[in-house]
Amino acid sequence: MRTIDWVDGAVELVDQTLLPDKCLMLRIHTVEELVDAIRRLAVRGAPALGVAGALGVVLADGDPARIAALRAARPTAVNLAWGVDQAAAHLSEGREAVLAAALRVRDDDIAACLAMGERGADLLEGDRLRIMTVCNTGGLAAVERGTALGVVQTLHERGRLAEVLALETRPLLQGARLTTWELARMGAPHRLIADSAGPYLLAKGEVDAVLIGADRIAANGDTANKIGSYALALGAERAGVPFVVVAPESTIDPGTPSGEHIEIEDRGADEVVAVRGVRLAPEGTRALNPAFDVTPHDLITAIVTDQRVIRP
Ligand SMILES: CSC[C@@H](O)[C@@H](O)C(=O)COP(=O)(O)O
Repeated sequence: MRTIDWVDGAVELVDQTLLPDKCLMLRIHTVEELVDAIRRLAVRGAPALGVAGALGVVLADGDPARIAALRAARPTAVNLAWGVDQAAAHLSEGREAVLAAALRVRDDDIAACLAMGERGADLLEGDRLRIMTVCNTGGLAAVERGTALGVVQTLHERGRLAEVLALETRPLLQGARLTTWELARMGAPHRLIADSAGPYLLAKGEVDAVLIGADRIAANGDTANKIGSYALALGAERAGVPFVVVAPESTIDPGTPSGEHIEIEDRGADEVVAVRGVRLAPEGTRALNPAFDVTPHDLITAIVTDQRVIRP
């Protein structure tokens, strides 16, 4: 199954807001519909956003306002703007050239995730690995296979995976809803943990490596990823556990010198005071909702891309 693709003149994508209860495809014909799908996380995860951005330019029919709106639909994952730019660079050559460029972004993502899976699995030492991860970095965050969860998949295929401890990933529960769904489909052993249990389980020696994805990697290696990543990096450093970022080269942003320059999306109070429409906090409670945090490069053991291993 492909999470996102171009099918019969429209963008088709898995509506991730419905998972794990239903796995339904959305057909998207306009940039406005695509921007809405991106904002409400029907499509999400940096590599998938890159493909969405590229395919969205085909739907934009060269309209600069639509292309700008698409490019800005979410600010933190650089892949969205990168994907838009890859396709938009061919606007002067006509629609077929834009479509061909967008399909290259899709195909390159499929190849990149395979390469990251192999390289990441080669890098890790040990036969029966216990992996901790946050958010969802699987096929749902890309096209076919994922980044950090792509490494997990390769480890599992090689018979080297003991277990995955998946953080639930409040507020939107990408770990609880999506990562568990993907791991179950893979047949990979896993247990779900509350986000706050992560550093404790690292300290107890229950984890051999932490694998995370990335939304933007600054030139100095500082890495923005789902909120909760930084706490795991601190816990991993203290416990002496490798902390590995897995991301395609397109997630590296040479135009951003360091983490403090990365714009962190705040998604508003509603997602924090309620879970899937059920209010938890008293009416009127104010909340902060940073969707990402930044892990400084000195807490990162290695960054595995589709082309190399970087040791920041
Ligand atoms: C391979 S996905 C890498 C990141 O995009 C992922 O870890 C993440 O933080 C996704 O956040 P989301 O808000 O669900 O788009």
